[in-house]
Amino acid sequence: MHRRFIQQKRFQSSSTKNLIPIRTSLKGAALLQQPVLNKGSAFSREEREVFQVDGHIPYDVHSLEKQMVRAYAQFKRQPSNILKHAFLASLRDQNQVLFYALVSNRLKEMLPVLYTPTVGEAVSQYSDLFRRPIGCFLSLPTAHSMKEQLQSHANAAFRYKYPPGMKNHFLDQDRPFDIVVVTDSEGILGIGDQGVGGISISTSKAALYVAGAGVDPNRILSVVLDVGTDNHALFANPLYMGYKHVRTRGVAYDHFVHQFMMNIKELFPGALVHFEDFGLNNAARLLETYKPVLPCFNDDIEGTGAVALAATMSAIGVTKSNLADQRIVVFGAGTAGMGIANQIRDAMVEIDGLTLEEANSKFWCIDKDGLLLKSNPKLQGSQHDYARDDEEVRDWNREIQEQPNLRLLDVVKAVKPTMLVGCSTNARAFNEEVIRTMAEHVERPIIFPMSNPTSLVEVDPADANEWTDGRALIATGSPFPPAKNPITGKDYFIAEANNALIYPGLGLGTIASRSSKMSKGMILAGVRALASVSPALEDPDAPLLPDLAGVRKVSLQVAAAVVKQAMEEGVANINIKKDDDAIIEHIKVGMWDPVYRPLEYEPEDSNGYSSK
Ligand SMILES: NC(=O)C1=CN([C@@H]2O[C@H](COP(=O)(O)OP(=O)(O)OC[C@H]3O[C@@H](n4cnc5c(N)ncnc54)[C@H](O)[C@@H]3O)[C@@H](O)[C@H]2O)C=CC1
Ligand SMILES: CC(=O)C(=O)O
Ligand SMILES: [Mg+2]
Repeated sequence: MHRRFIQQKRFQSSSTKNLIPIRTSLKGAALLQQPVLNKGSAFSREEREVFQVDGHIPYDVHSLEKQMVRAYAQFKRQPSNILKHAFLASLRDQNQVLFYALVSNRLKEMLPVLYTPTVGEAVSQYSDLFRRPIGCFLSLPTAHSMKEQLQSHANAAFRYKYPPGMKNHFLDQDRPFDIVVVTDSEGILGIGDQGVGGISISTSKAALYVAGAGVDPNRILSVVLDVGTDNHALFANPLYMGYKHVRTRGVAYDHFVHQFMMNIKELFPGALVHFEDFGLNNAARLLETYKPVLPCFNDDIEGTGAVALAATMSAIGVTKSNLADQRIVVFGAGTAGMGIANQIRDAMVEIDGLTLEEANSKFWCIDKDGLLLKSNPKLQGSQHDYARDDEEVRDWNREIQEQPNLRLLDVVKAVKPTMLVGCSTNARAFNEEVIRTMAEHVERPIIFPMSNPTSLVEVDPADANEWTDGRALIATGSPFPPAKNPITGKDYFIAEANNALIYPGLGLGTIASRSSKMSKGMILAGVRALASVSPALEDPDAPLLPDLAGVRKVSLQVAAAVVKQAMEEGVANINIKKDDDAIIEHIKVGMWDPVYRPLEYEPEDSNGYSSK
């Protein structure tokens, strides 16, 4: 049947794009089982007839809004967050538009379920809760066919074909994916090696690109590189679904990752690779290796650094000081901790004109073995930049005199930091004595306990607020309820300094500019854009960052700043005016919205669905 029941509208602006029909040859049960196209009860009368859906669903036609009411009620009836998470995963697997419409409309409530902290549980219980696979599972024993496996995902990917009038659209029609979110699952949040379950962190991060920045869900590939696991609990679980082998390391690991990166470069040229939750020994090393090779970004290093810098810029706006005035203690000198230090350090150089050495000297970094010192033979990567001279600490008091290493409290006493950042996974390490000592020396202590999930936070913001008499400027990695100011009785809203507030916009800006890389300058431009919308700019008692629930609005600003910077640096590959309005419109046109688009029947369609 060739009946066209919706006239195709010319693609003219961001508001008309949702009317462009999708063409498909799928019918009946096959159509209902395709989550990209399935509308469930929202298939119109005409669509039901044309696509032979009648008989497969109950008679009444429901709007997307009505479907959302039903889905939300079902969501609410799930007795725990992990079951709510599983419900959302099923919904995503049944009806992509309904899933994203629901999540986008109730982002505040859905984020802690879809993302941190619940995603930690979803990852660790992946094999027990498994229903249907979402994403791409690349396992070491089947590496010989990795290219075919990736190609098979590309073949199955849904592709929009836009009308010819859309010259400046940023999507590359010949490339199936714009963003590849990949984890090797060794350092999931703060819960470590999770084997194949890490796929859920990739799919959650991918979902936030969609809900948080309007990236087309059909143009993101979520990947887990399964190279085995050193997590003994997973080995003990007979239901574990991954490669049951000790984690592969060394040359074999590097070879596998290289094969993956080269396949991405060849099959999806120009796509942005988003590294997520790689282990400490690989994260920075891989980023450095592949930055010059293809557009890539490490969320835990660069995304976390970016959101922490934005929160810092906002905090120093309140304290009326400069970045260069800060004395910063970073507790947990791993992937995120060093990413944050590097980002703030580079901004001290760029914004305040310090030399690199001067900027490095503003940091005291502490890891498992205490304050990082130059004499420590175990220093690695960026830790070398921040290690202190042994001479400097020779006369410092130690709580335990015979203990050679300087602990957090020793450092706080000696350094009198203005800022304390936690990325240690060491729950409650910022205890009352540490916080009170810090607060003795600074008027507005800046305290960022950023470890996730919630259970691992270095200090509960309510405690930090109480112990500083409400003077602390706080930002956390996971969501927390407001803390009561013990003096004024007013609620202090806690900023969520999670990389999810900025990576969607950074990614959107990079793909919208069709950039050959995500440069330091592009990231800093995104940070400035985020900092410029901080509520604390207007009111010093307001949170340091905008609410994560407003991330979609933030993402547009961040992406626009990124595109502009990419154009200035000459790495963009688009032909539009370098004017704010033109850039915003360019980005909006390419953003995906969770709305049902009309369907048209196309019998000759070979892969089941396509769009014009
Ligand atoms: N808020 C956010 O956006 C983000 C938060 N994070 C969180 O930061 C934490 C760390 O993540 P990564 O840096 O990726 O892990 P990582 O494993 O690379 O780094 C953790 C570091 O903390 C150190 N550490 C462990 N126990 C310690 C202790 N008792 N005292 C001092 N240092 C200790 C480890 O030796 C390691 O160097 C996790 O909880 C993660 O969820 C990570 C990325 C983004
Ligand atoms: C937020 C994030 O990326 C992490 O905790 O690893
Ligand atoms: Mg992460």
